[in-house]
Amino acid sequence: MSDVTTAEFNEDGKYIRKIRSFVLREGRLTKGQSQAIEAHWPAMGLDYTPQPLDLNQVFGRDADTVLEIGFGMGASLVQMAKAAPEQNFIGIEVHKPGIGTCLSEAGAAEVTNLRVYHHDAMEVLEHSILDGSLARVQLFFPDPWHKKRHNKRRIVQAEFVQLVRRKLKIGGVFHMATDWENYSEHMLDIMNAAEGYNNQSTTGTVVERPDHRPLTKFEARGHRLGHGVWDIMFERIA
Ligand SMILES: C[S@@+](CC[C@H](N)C(=O)[O-])C[C@H]1O[C@@H](n2cnc3c(N)ncnc32)[C@H](O)[C@@H]1O
Repeated sequence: MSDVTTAEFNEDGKYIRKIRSFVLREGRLTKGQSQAIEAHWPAMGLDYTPQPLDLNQVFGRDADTVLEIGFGMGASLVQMAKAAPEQNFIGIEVHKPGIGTCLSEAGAAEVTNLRVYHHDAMEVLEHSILDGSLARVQLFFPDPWHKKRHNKRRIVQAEFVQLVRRKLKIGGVFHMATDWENYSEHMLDIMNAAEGYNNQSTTGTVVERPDHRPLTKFEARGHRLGHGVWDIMFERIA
C-alpha cells in the first residue's frame, strides 16, 4: 500500500505545502481490519500510481463506473456495490482503519465490483482517472470544517468541482450529501457558479435522497433528532 499523498516539490526542490481536505489521524488498526487488508487488498486494493487506470482491465468488463471520495468505513459504499452488480465502484479513502473495515464488509458481502484506493482523492482524480470516464462521483458527508477560518479546507471548491466535471462523462452526475446546512449552501454556491453543470433539482436547490444512496446509521439517528440532510446532484452537460 502506497503513502496517502505524494510529496511535491517546486523547481528549486522546495517542498510545497498544500491545503488538504483532511488531517491524518492514523488510529490503530484493529486485528480484524488488518486481517481484512491482508486478505482482500490483493483483489480489491488499487495501489496509487500517477498513470491512468484502465477501467476495463481492472474490472474485466466495460460497465458504468461510480467513484466515491472519502467513504469513511465504507458501509454505504459496500451496500451500493452489492445492490448494483452491473456497475463498477471505486472508493477512495485516506483513513486506513476505514479501508480495513470496508474491505472486511466487502469480503463478507462477496462483492466483486468494488476496488479501493488508500490515497488522497485529489491526486487519484488528477492522475489515475481518465477524463470523461465516470458515470457518477459521490461525496457523502465530507468533513464540514465548521470554523470560518477552516472553510478553505472544504474539499468542495471551484477548482475541485471542475476536476470532478472533467472526469465525468457528459450526462454523468456529481452527487453530494451533507448534514451541515452551511456546507450545503456553500456547495450550491460553488456549483451554481460552475461552468458545464446543470442542477438536477427542479427547484434549483437540493434533491430528495435518491434510493441508490443508503441511509447511514448516523443519518437515521440524525433524523430521529430532527437534524437535516441535504442531497445535491448536478449533471455534467458540457
Ligand atoms: C466526515 S467523514 C465521512 C465518511 C463517510 N462518507 C460517511 O458518510 O460516513 C469524511 C471522510 O473523508 C475522508 N477524506 C477527506 N479528504 C479526503 C481526500 N482528499 N481523499 C480521500 N479521503 C478524504 C476522511 O478521511 C474521512 O474519512
